[in-house]
Amino acid sequence: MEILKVEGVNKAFGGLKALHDVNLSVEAGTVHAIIGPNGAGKSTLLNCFVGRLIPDTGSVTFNGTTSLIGLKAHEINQTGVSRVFQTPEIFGELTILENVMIPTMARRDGEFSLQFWRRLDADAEVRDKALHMLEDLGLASKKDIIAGSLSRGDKRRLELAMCLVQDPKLLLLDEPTAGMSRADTNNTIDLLQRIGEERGITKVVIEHDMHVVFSLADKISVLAQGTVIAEGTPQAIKGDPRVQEAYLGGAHL
Ligand SMILES: Nc1ncnc2c1ncn2[C@@H]1O[C@H](COP(=O)(O)OP(=O)(O)OP(=O)(O)O)[C@@H](O)[C@H]1O
Repeated sequence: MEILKVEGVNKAFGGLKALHDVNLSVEAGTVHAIIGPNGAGKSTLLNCFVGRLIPDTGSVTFNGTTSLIGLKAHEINQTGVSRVFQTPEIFGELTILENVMIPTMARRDGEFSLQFWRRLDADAEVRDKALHMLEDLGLASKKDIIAGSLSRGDKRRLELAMCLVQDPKLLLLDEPTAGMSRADTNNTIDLLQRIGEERGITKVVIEHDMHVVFSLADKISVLAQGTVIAEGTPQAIKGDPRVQEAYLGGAHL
């Protein structure tokens, strides 16, 4: 079954066509990677899935019937689509636990409002769920640390916890291992594989690191200059001459 369907999406910034007639079909339960050279339109496309950008034309449909076009970011989130950003979007002044309690409460109550903040600490149900998530991601021992002081790898892990606690059906990951050491990258690959298996979450991953892409992806779509130039299994993509050409005019993947 298709969980995300993108049809005929176009997006221009002034005279620059960032996306040109993009079609994409993401099967439920799979990892679908979107790769392509710098400036290919990957982030623009992801932004069209989460309400940050509205395509000029075309449709983005979630779970068969829900159009994501025109919905606000929090409404898209409520339908079950979560996004982990390239630069972690966390509350740097708050503890790890507080950071995870906020989306936990937002998920339960609809939209998080700061007026609920005062009773957040006393909310045992929210606290327990957030703690459980931190345990699952190996962050429980750091729960009282101020998030702004975490390492880059832990910040990304925290942001992942903040997404997962909302029980998404579709998780969008924008370069989940950018700036990580090889060891942290491999830990993240393991973690994402485990999450996929245990929770059955479909994932769309934008990634430059081909080790990550080929470790995780079931299917790959290659964007170049705003157009999908190739699509298929990692094996098929690896040997596709159009893809080799798009990357630095013929470098080998
Ligand atoms: N808000 C914007 N205003 C104007 N141009 C933009 C805007 N956002 C993106 N672009 C342009 O659209 C094109 C696609 O950019 P996008 O960030 O989607 O590429 P990308 O594939 O994600 O690149 P990278 O791998 O470097 O992150 C680029 O030429 C970029 O300069």
